[in-house]
Amino acid sequence: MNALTIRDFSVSLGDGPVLEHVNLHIQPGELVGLIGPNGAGKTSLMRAALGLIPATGHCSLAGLDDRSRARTVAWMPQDRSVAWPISVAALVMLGRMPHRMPGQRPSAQDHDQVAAAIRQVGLAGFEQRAVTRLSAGERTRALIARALAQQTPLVMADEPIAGLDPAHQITTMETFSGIAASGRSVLVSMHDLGLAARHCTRLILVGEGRVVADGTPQQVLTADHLARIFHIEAFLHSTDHGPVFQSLRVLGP
Ligand SMILES: Nc1ncnc2c1ncn2[C@@H]1O[C@H](COP(=O)(O)OP(=O)(O)OP(=O)(O)O)[C@@H](O)[C@H]1O
Repeated sequence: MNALTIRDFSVSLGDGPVLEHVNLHIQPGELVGLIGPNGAGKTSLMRAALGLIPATGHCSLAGLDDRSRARTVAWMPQDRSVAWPISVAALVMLGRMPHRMPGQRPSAQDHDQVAAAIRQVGLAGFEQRAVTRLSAGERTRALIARALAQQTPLVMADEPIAGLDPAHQITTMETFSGIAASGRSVLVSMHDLGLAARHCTRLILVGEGRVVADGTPQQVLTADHLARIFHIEAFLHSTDHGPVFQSLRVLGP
């Protein structure tokens, strides 16, 4: 069974359509990168799939009640703001809520999952620090930990590595690879096409109001797509260290 199935899905915001007739399938074990220029509709597609904004067409998450959906998909939004000065541990524990009955106290397993998620994002020692007193990158990692602690079959993350330092960008992508290797699935939007090419099993390119390409990084990051959709010329080469990608220049009109 697919982790996510979207068929003939269209999203409109404001005056007109953002994306039309999107078909998208994510299978267990896949780490899928959602790429496209600013404003292409990556966030809108994920938010619509989660039922946070309206859409027409079919999405496999649509029929789920709130609790079932929270046990099926963990969502890390692009907006990193946290309104209250709750501790890192309390924030990450929110990811365990779908696994408890209302009013039930966290179990030893919940505490173990929270501690493991905090370790995984490199925030051990920060457990009691208020989230509002973290750096932006640390807060991002705390929010990634909340999604990890949710232990769902599907993780959807909107630009999770934006603002992270190089080491944490790599370890975050490796964490997502590990989730996929364990038979779960990850859909992650990102602008770093080099890390997308290195870590994602599949890329989905959105632009021109639709899905332009869906396939391996080599199939999607073609010179034609890079020129037509991103307006760049870039270098993509297979090496002993995996694919290496570098944007070279902006192409004129
Ligand atoms: N609330 C809104 N009302 C009207 N239009 C919106 C709204 N939110 C986003 N849009 C528009 O929808 C389009 C898609 O936006 P979206 O945020 O999905 O793009 P994105 O691919 O995630 O971009 P980015 O890479 O900049 O995060 C853009 O043209 C944007 O201006």
